[in-house]
Amino acid sequence: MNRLGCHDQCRGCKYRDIPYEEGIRLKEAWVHRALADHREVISPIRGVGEGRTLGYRRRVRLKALHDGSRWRFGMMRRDQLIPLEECPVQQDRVNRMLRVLMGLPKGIPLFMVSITMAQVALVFKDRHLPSVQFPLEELAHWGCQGLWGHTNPSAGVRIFAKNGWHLIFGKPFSFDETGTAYGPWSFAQQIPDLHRDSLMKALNFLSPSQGKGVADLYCGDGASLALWSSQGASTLGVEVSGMSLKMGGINSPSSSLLQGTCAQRVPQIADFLRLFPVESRLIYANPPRSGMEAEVLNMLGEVGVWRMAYLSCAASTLSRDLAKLCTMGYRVVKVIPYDFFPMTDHVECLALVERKG
Ligand SMILES: C[S@@+](CC[C@H](N)C(=O)[O-])C[C@H]1O[C@@H](n2cnc3c(N)ncnc32)[C@H](O)[C@@H]1O
Repeated sequence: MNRLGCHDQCRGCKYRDIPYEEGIRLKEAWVHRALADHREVISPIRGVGEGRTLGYRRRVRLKALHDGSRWRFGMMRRDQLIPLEECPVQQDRVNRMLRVLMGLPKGIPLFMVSITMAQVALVFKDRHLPSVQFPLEELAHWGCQGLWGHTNPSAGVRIFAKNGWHLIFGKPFSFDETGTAYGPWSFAQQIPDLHRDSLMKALNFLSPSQGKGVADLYCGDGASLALWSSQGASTLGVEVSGMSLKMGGINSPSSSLLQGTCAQRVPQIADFLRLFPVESRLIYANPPRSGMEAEVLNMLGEVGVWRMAYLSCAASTLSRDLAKLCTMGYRVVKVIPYDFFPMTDHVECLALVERKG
């Protein structure tokens, strides 16, 4: 155990042993290296301050292994499970729920535990749910509002399959502090006020309103879609996960929603954008670490949009995508880095991009 009480072998928080501000300087230096071509428009990183670096993780996906006497939950490192049921970076109620689940019976095909705020999913590498007594009261006591069993015989790198969701107890979805509906599969940023700040920066830049069209790519549960729609803009959300899109329908009922990868949906995205004059075409994109798909970038070059807000979780793929956009008639107005994962070496960046001339 180290000074924070975390597992010595855990490498999740690379900057846990240095002062917060030093970690921030390292992150800034990385962003300046990765986005060297845009150095002059990079803002100072927006962080949380020294006092809020613990207890912030409200969404975890942890591997499950039985050690002979109880279940353990954590991350794999060189075939060894690093247990994280007491991780000080995770919210207390997340850790309390994990400790309750450690008492599940041995011998069940439990593969993974996913906790997203008040929604919990147990992933079983099997076709059927095991017939066991689940600790419903204890979980509810620590804030669980919905417990799911997800049966996925091929669970591996992909944790969730399309089918095999069984609600064991409680509500099928919950609402976060902003009133956004979410389920146990949902992507959710860990620090809501910083995420909100990034959305407001995107809102001010895009300035969506009636008569304008916003295509929200990789839209997840549609929290950002709801924001653009609330300004009167026409909105299209594109997302590969059908479960997330169900939430999108609740969170932003007036939006058009398309399931599939953004690359597969390029023709429909282009058709949507062409409904509006160029100066009313807007994009919000928040892709996974792999960045935006080449087909999507090519389409943005061909069709032409007025402004784009791109929230990225990987500065290296953001750099690649911005380089391509800059050869297609766009310029980068600003890059705002965000410390969405304090003490880790992760840093997210919001890039604000507009059409040249
Ligand atoms: C970083 S998350 C952002 C989600 C959402 N913007 C939010 O803030 O909650 C990326 C999302 O992209 C989805 N996704 C991954 N690959 C995709 C693809 N090729 N096309 C469309 N969506 C994809 C994931 O399911 C996930 O919901």
